[in-house]
Amino acid sequence: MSNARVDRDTVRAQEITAEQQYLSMLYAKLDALRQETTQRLKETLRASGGTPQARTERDISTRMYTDKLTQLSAVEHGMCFGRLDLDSGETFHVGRLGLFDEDHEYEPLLVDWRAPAARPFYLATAAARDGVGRRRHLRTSWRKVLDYEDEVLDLDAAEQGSDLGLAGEATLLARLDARRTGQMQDIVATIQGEQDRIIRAGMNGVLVVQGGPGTGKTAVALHRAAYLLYTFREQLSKRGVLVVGPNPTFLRYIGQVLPSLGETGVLLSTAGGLYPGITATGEESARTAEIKGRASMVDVLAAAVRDRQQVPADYTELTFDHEALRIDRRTATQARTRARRSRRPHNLARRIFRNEMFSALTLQVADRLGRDLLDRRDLDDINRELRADAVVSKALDELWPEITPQELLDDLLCSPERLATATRKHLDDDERDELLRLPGTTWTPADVPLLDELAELLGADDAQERAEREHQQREELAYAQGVLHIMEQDEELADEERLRVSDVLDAELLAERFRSTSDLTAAERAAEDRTWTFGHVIVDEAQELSPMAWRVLMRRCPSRSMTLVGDVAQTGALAGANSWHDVLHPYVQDRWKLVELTINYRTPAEIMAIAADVLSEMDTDLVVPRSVRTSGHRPWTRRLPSDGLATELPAMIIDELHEVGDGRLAVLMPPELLAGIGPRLAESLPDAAIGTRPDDLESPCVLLTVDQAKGLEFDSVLVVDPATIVAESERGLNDLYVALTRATQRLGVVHPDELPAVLRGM
Ligand SMILES: Nc1ncnc2c1ncn2[C@@H]1O[C@H](COP(=O)(O)OP(=O)(O)OP(=O)(O)O)[C@@H](O)[C@H]1O
Repeated sequence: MSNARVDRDTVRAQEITAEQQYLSMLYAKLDALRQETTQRLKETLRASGGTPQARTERDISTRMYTDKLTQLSAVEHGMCFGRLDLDSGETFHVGRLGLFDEDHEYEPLLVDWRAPAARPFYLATAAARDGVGRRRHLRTSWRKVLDYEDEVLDLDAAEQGSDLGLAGEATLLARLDARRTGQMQDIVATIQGEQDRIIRAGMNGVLVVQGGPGTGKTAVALHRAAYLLYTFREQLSKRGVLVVGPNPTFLRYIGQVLPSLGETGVLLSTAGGLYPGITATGEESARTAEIKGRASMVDVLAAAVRDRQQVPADYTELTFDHEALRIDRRTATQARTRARRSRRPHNLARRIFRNEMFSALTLQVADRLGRDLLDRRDLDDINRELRADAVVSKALDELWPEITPQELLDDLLCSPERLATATRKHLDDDERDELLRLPGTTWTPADVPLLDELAELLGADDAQERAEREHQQREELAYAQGVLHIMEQDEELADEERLRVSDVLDAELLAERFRSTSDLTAAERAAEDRTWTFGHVIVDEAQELSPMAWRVLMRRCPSRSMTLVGDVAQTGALAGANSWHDVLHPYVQDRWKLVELTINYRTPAEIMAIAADVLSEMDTDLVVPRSVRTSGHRPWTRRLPSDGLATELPAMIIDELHEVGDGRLAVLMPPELLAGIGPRLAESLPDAAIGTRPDDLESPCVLLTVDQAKGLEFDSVLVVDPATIVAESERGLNDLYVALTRATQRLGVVHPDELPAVLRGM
């Protein structure tokens, strides 16, 4: 061995030892913090009794310490992953949380990756060093330092680097080459410059992140959530952050990323999961979902609501107090016009309709009795009796019923007549037939935006609930005033000169604080409240949402503080987006910002070359993202007759499983084929699962449709029957593009028919 080599090895060993000492010191600090927090939590939980205020304070402390402990456990793995050496001679370590030295004026021992000081770790390049001389990436396993990678940021070093300008290239490539587990991992140690700029972009306004497959859009979206919560915690902890994903399997796939970054207060949901009390697990054809997603459904639903505001053809006669009583068309029409003119939602305007009708019916009864003989009190009595009469009430209910969104939508979709009336101007007969269904059918994800829209159009007559809430608020205010009074008396005795409590806190504010100290987080409260508005909304696979789903999300975010990530070349849903402009113009006109991600971290160059042909076949200006690596595996094709798929695929799958070792394999196929051969395949292969449940992703082999695989990735992918995937939908090429780009290492295509022309290059 040469002397130079020996010297290098010695220096490396010394550096590792020094880093290990530092890391051990940090973990000792972490352990001490954990112990202290556990102790405080125990003390809080042990305390009992006391005033309502003391109890509230205890609840707050319990939550605070519990959150802190969760955060401290989440950072255990990979707590410190980098170091920056500045030109000034200063050195600091970067990690998943901030740690300080209380004994030395709170000197930072570890800088949180989200803090401004950590930014150069992600952004400094040889060309723009920002005072950084060297960046070090630490490779650790649990509490042990295994190795490190140094980048010396001078121009000579830059010339040797790759043309993609990657930071910490060796560490990054090691991460990207690792086997997949069925759960997404955070990327905090290797965030790249173009990603960092998006993660740390300001919070106001709508930011669209367009990027091809594997460019890290999902990763960026989740790290941005963590960054925003860190930077704008005060603002966001009250209203919460919503992250929307395309389906429950995807949510499960990304579910661990935020907790691993120490954030637990984010609501993860599908757009179909945003209506409390509704579980939308029903299935329907892509075309039915497309029709339900059209913007014109707003008018259809408004017409369906108007259809529930009837007047008699001529008159209805009923008996009241042994005499005939008439509800005639003219009176009912007048009452209906007044109610509609109020512009209130149906269930609230109903009260106006009824008031009008009861007044008219009161006069009818009074006329019969002789109106001249009656005074105001008599008329009030008649009005009251009419209101208490079940027959009269029922007759009015038939004209203008109180109705829930669920009842109205079920009635509408199950009745050819109602559907015909509401959709007359908007749908043709075929489209109407697509919507018809049997009563009580399980709700589908595309029904949810319709229910949400109806909830707005119908409103809830919550007068009683509101009165109760106001009563409770008055009590809280009175209590807070009492608290202030007592505190003030104490202060007056203590020190006349001091600033008084009431100078900085008034009773209403104090009452508000008591209210906001319910032991639920904003995310938990938001999940139960349809009308909750979020501080920030992040939408992943945003290209998939229908115009109706966008209305739901925009209602949840009136501030329009949003991050939308997606790829219009991957749109699979028929009601999904072709352009970001079309999606956003109705809400913010041109006031949105587009940023692009251009580097593909997932799909190796060999596979991207195939996918590029598919992309260029689509009518799009989008460019193929550049892969950061090659895998050394050539994608392959194999022809199998249709009737041989069920019998021959198992052997192929077993071979492929052998290749991926402890990694993950996905077999992607058209929905009908999956329904046909999926169960037999799963039965004959103990390692395979049909991806119906979210945790099926963790099995070594999972059988999925392309739609289900959206946003996911696997070490190896077999695409079965690409011709049907292309032919099956107007967006068939997009689906094929998605299918081909799911693999991190290996790709095989199995085709019963001729290969589609776009794949002939394989
Ligand atoms: N800076 C990075 N460091 C390490 N891994 C990264 C980085 N950026 C992205 N990745 C990895 O690349 C893979 C693809 O990322 P991600 O799923 O976020 O891409 P995407 O743009 O959402 O893809 P798609 O559009 O296909 O859903 C993931 O495994 C992710 O962890």
